[in-house]
Amino acid sequence: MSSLEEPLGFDKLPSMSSIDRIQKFSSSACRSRADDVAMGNCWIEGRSCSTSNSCDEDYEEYTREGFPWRIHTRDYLSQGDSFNTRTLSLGRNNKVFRKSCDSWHLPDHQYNSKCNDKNITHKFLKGIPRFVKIVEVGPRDGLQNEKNIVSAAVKIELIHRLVSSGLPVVEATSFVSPKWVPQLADAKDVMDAVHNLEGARFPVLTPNLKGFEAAIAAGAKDIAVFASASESFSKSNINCSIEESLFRYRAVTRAAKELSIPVRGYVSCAIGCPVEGAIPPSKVAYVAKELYDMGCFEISLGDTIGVGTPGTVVPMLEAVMAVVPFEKLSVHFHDTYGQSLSNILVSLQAGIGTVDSSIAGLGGCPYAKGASGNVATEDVVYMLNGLGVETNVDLAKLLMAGDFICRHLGRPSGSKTAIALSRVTADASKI
Ligand SMILES: CC(C)(COP(=O)([O-])OP(=O)([O-])OC[C@H]1O[C@@H](n2cnc3c(N)ncnc32)[C@H](O)[C@@H]1OP(=O)([O-])[O-])[C@@H](O)C(=O)NCCC(=O)NCCSC(=O)C[C@@](C)(O)CC(=O)[O-]
Repeated sequence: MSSLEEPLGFDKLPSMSSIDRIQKFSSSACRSRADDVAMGNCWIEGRSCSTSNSCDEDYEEYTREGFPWRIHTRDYLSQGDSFNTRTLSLGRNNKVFRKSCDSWHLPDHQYNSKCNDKNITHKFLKGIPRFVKIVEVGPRDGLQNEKNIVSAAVKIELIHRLVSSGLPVVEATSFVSPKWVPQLADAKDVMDAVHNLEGARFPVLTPNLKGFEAAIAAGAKDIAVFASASESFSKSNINCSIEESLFRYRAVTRAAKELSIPVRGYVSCAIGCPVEGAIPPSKVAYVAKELYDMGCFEISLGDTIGVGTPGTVVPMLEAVMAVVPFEKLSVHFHDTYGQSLSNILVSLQAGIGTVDSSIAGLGGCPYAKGASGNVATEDVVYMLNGLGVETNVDLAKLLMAGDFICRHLGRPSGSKTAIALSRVTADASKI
C-alpha cells in the first residue's frame, strides 16, 4: 500500500504530502491568524480596495501576503507542472479554485470604482464577510438522533478532534431530560471532560432552569436556549407553547446573566414545520427578537426540517434582520433537500457571518419527523475556502474528525467533500 492510500483512512495522521495535497486542493491554507478570532463575535471588516490599485494588483498583493499556495497553483498551471498533469482531478479542480479565489480577492464590502457593478464577481460576492465563524453542532445536534448510544468516550474524542481542527465553537451536548433524548444522558460526563479544553467554546442546550443548573455544575461556560417559531413543534420538542418557552428562557437568561454566562438562542422551524407547514417570516422574527431582547448574544435561525430554498430563506432573513442586527445572527440548515449550501450562500450575501454545521453531515431532530442531517461542516469549509472566506479551520484535520465518527457509527460520511477528497487521494495513490 502506498502512503497515499492511507491518508483519508485517518486512523493515523496522514503523511505530510497528503495533507499538503488536501490543502492545495481545498485552499485550507486560507486560514485566519488565530488572533483574528474573537469568540463571541467573529465579524471581520472588509479590507478597503485601494483606489490607486487595479483590482488585479490588489489580488496579487493580497495573495502574496496570505495565500502563497495560490501563487504556487498559478505557477503550476502556467508551467504545466507534472503535479497537475499527473493528478488530473486535482489539476482540474485547482483551476476552478483559482478562478474563485481570483475573483474573491477583490475586497468584498468596499470595492473601488474600478471594481464596478459591471463586474459580476462584485455583484454576487460583495456582501460576503471575510471571516465566517463556524459553530460545530455535531456532538449535540449530530448525535442526538442516533439510535445506538454512542459512548461518552467517543463523544469526548470527537470533540477533541473537532477542536484541534480549529473550530472556534463546538456545541458539546444538551442538559435535557434523558427520557426525551437518551443519547445525551451522559451530558455531565462529556462536559466534565471538555469544559476546560482550550481553543474553543462549548455551549450546551438548556431547556429550563433545571438544565441550566446542571450545565453550570458540570462546568459549562456557555449555554443555548431553543425556542421555536412553530407552536406544534414547540409542543412536541419541549412540551410547552412558544410563550411558555420564552417565559422559561427569560428565567434562564436572567440566571445566566448573573454568572456572566453567554446565552445563544435558537429559533427552530424558521422556514417550515413538520406539522404546520410553511412558517411566516414574521413569526420567526417575533421569536428571534424576543430571544435577542432577553439577552441572547446570538440568534441561530434553524431550518429544522431542511425545506428552505433561497427563495424562502431570503424573505425570512429580511424579516428577522429588520428586528435583530444581522451581525447577531447565525444560520442553521438541515440538508434534507440538498439546499443547505445555496441557503448558506444567500445568507452570507445578506452579511451573516456565523454558520452552524455538523461534522460529516450528522444530525436530525428526534421531534421533527423527516428532518435529515445538518449541512456537513466539511462542505461548508470547502465552499468558504473556495470563496476565500477565512474560517481558521484546517480541512484535513476536519476530515479526520469526520472519518473518526463515521467509522464509529459504521456508515459513510454525509459530506460530499469528505467523499470526494477521499476519492482524490485514492486516485492519486494509483498514479
Ligand atoms: C424540556 C423538557 C425537559 C420538558 O419535559 P417535561 O416532561 O414537560 O418536563 P417536566 O418538567 O414535567 O419534567 C419531567 C421529567 O424530566 C425531568 N427534567 C426536566 N427538565 C430536565 C432537564 N433539563 N434535564 C434533565 N431532566 C429534566 C424532570 O425532573 C422530570 O423527571 P422525573 O420526575 O419524571 O424523573 C423535555 O421536553 C426535554 O428535555 N426536551 C428536549 C428535547 C430536545 O432536546 N430536542 C432536541 C433539540 S433540537 C432543536 O430543538 C432544534 C435545534 C436547536 O437543533 C435547531 C434546529 O435544528 O432547528
